Amino acid sequence: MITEDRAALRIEGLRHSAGGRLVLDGIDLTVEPGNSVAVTGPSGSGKTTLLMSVLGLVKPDEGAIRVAGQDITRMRGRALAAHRRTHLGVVFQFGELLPELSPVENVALAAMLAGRDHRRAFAAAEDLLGELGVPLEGTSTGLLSGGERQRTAVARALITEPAVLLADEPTGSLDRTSRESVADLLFSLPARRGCALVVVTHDPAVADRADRLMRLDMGQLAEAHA
Ligand SMILES: Nc1ncnc2c1ncn2[C@@H]1O[C@H](COP(=O)(O)OP(=O)(O)OP(=O)(O)O)[C@@H](O)[C@H]1O
Repeated sequence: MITEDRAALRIEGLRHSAGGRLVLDGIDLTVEPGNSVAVTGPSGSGKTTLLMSVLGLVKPDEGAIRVAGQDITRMRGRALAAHRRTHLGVVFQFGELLPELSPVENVALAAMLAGRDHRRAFAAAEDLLGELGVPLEGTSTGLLSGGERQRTAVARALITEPAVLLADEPTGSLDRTSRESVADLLFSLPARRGCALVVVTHDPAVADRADRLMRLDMGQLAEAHA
């Protein structure tokens, strides 16, 4: 009998070595649509490597990573890139936006790269940025505040309506007030948008907002209890 995988993300038996060391040593993680997980752990424990594996940018030695039901470890080249563009969104610590473009252009560009036509991409970008509280008028992204830039990065990650949203230290470059508001926004998204959210963070105040708190240490991912 074929049963459909309802999980947005399912990682099974993930092993990966880097620099002669087993960084990920049998990771299992399932995240359902509408749920969030925070991953903490010491510096160098492999948190970014885990996210890069889910993005298909690091090839694991062993294991399966199902994103929206399909094992990305078996995908290559264009098929992998297309699956990533369609089903995954990612927010990095410094936004990684194009500073000379406006916020609307940054977000619309992601939609156009995913195949949406110009008019629909710009309309959807304006709607989403309005909803996420980014000023739409006249400024280039490089002149926005840190919090507004991260909101723009969240919008860019969301514009394709991904099944899985990943964030790597999304509040790491922000002051306390912006950190709170960006964290509130991020953790509101699984309920509002039905995506699964995985956030890597060193900040306990951010991690505490997740449905599940996990700790990566010595290659193992386990439930962390406060
Ligand atoms: N391409 C690579 N070649 C060699 N070693 C690597 C490579 N990529 C990662 N590593 C090593 O793997 C380990 C995990 O790195 P990673 O960046 O995933 O940790 P992290 O938990 O995200 O750390 P931090 O919290 O400091 O960002 C580190 O020891 C790192 O040096």
